[in-house]
Amino acid sequence: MGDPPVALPPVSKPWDHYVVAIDGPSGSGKSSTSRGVAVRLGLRYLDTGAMYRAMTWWMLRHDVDVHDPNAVAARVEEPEILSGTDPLGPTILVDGIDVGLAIRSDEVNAAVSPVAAVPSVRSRLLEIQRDVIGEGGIVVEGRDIGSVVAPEAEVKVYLTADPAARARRRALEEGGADVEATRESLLARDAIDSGRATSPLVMAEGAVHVDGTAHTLDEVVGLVVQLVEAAAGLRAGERVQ
Ligand SMILES: Nc1ncnc2c1ncn2[C@@H]1O[C@H](COP(=O)(O)OP(=O)(O)O)[C@@H](O)[C@H]1O
Ligand SMILES: Nc1ccn([C@H]2C[C@H](O)[C@@H](COP(=O)(O)OP(=O)(O)O)O2)c(=O)n1
Repeated sequence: MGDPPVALPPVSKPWDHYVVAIDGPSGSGKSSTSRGVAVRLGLRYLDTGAMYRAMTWWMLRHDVDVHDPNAVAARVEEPEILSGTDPLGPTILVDGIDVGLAIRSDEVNAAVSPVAAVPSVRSRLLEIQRDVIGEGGIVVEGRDIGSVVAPEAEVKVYLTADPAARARRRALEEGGADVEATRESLLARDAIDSGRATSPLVMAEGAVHVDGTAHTLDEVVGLVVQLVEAAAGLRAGERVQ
């Protein structure tokens, strides 16, 4: 008979309450990088793009004219949007319906940027995002995380990749979609996301620009993990126990 098992207290890490903000254009690798970083560091994960997509899905389903900002604004308080933050299985529910797949449709792709440009959509989702972030311990990805949602984030990354690489990766992910059409859809969204008046896509003050074009996903995840460790004052290769 050995000693009875002892419940060890959870090991605390310097980044347990950090916010890691990852912003960048469509298809630059934000979701995959953020999830990888969150898994490696034991953090939660929030995909704010999925929330804008969920809002858009709801508007389309309720026959709201998504190109009329007043029509969108009139219904903005209605959907209940709930994000699950496990990086190994993030979820998104709208009024209790799992819309994880539905929010990736061409219809939502085409409508999400105009919906995301409506100021009251942004303020409603900002409130939910800040609620989820709470005391931190989370990797959050989107377009305005380092600039607006969490300007106090301990680590801010502006992740980019060449449009050609982004289109190729996204088309592959969508099961061999047309690369040129995918590129046009990405660039059209980039133009609206960067040009809107409220919280446009910008590189936040204090952000580190990471260009992932010539790097594997593992390399980009490793780089961001190093930035977090550096923010915690650890030297490369040093480990916390
Ligand atoms: N550094 C990388 N090298 C190769 N493919 C990548 C890299 N980063 C992401 N990808 C792939 O590119 C596609 C788009 O990435 P994703 O994380 O969804 O981007 P975003 O969230 O910025 O739209 C995914 O299929 C992903 O696996
Ligand atoms: N913080 C955010 C996140 C996304 N958005 C908008 C702009 C984007 O075109 C849509 C969809 O974002 P999403 O990150 O899912 O897009 P991609 O996966 O990069 O193609 O939402 C935003 O305005 N602010």
